[in-house]
Amino acid sequence: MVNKPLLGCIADDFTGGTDLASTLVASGMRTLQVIGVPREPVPADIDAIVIALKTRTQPAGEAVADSLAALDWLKAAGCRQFFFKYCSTFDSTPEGNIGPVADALLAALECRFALACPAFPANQRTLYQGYLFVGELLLSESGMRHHPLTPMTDANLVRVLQRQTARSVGLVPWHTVSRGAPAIRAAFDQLEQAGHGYAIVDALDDGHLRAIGEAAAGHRLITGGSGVALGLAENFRRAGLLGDNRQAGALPGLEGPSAVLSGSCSLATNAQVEHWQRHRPSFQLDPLRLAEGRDLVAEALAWAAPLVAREPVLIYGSARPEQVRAAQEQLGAARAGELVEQALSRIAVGLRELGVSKLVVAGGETSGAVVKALEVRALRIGTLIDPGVPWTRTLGDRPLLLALKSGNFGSVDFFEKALGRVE
Ligand SMILES: Nc1ncnc2c1ncn2[C@@H]1O[C@H](COP(=O)(O)OP(=O)(O)O)[C@@H](O)[C@H]1O
Ligand SMILES: O=C(O)[C@@H](O)C(=O)COP(=O)(O)O
Repeated sequence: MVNKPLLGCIADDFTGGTDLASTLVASGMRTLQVIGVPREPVPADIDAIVIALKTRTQPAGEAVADSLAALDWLKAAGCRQFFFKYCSTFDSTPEGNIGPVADALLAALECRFALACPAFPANQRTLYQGYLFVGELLLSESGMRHHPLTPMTDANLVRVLQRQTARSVGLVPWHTVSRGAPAIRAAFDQLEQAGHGYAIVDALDDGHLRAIGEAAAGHRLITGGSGVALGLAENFRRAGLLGDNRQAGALPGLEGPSAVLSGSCSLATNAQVEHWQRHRPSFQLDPLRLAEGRDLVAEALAWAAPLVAREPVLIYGSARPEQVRAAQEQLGAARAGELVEQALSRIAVGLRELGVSKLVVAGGETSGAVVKALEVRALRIGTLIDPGVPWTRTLGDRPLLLALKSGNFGSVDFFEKALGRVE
């Protein structure tokens, strides 16, 4: 086996990183997730590296610069293929950042074409005729239309991506995808020859995603959700580059109390918060009160201190769309979001001082902020709690078990289920 990693991945947020890493682990690739471009040497004998960035909602120029720095590192590490991971709900604004980052990666790799497929059927994201569905709803009719930072109001991804790039965007529709890898490969070639820079690719089930992955074996850059990574390990195996070393994914446990921090305002997370509140203690952070200068961080920690030794606690900013709107009207979306992220980050640090060693964090931006505040540099990936969300264990001193949950993922009892697996 080679010592250089085969696949180099750049994730635009941290929950997205663990989602992708868990897919690669399950398909037999030894995968390390690092937070930002690594500053120290990474362990040898890694098949895939996921560099998790926080570029989804940065200004586009900064997102491009950070992604190119990650690409440079991955190229220098010897990776053969590169993966730009974005959200299965294509979270972005009209300015980006999916288009600008993908454009920059293509240019840096001297390529003219990449596929774009966020489908994740296990989490009910499917693509049909270029339209993204969340369950039975179009993306634009799903809870994503109310996202605090990246509201998605158009389900046609050819249109959405076209607004973000000067390269032309084509479509590989379902009837081609269902004919398997050779037909998909031929469609990619035709689109590239016709001058298209991207192909949105339909996918309704994991079989489609595996076929798309197989068709992309020769692509230098793949862009998409974690679903389209399902078939990539098999390409490396076919080429004799990867063994069949399926990882158990079991992580050594940790003693100590646990807690949940939630900054996601998605439908799924709001339901999980309500479920928790039926039987367990919780503390709410209101961005309007944070903006008035009230020290809710100290209040939350003072509230949690006597409790955590006995039972897990939830501290949350999560709110319904009307409350989020009220806060955003007064503070602006970015400031409201930042206030909650900063408060939850400081609370995470405070909880660790209280001995908490197991943390569930809900929300991609929120996870990014928390993981940065905890100065986590790398994560080992463990077993799945629900599709797209594994337990992870931080590397380095003072290890923590972290479950970074995408806002939209997980069953209604996710928080209890996650903690039940490590207690
Ligand atoms: N009550 C609130 N009002 C306004 N914004 C909020 C509130 N609670 C949380 N937020 C912000 O909403 C954003 C949610 O994004 P994120 O953490 O990525 O969740 P998701 O995974 O659901 O996208 C964060 O920036 C968070 O700080
Ligand atoms: O692809 C996905 O849906 C997730 O992996 C993801 O990117 C999560 O983002 P958030 O919803 O912001 O947590």
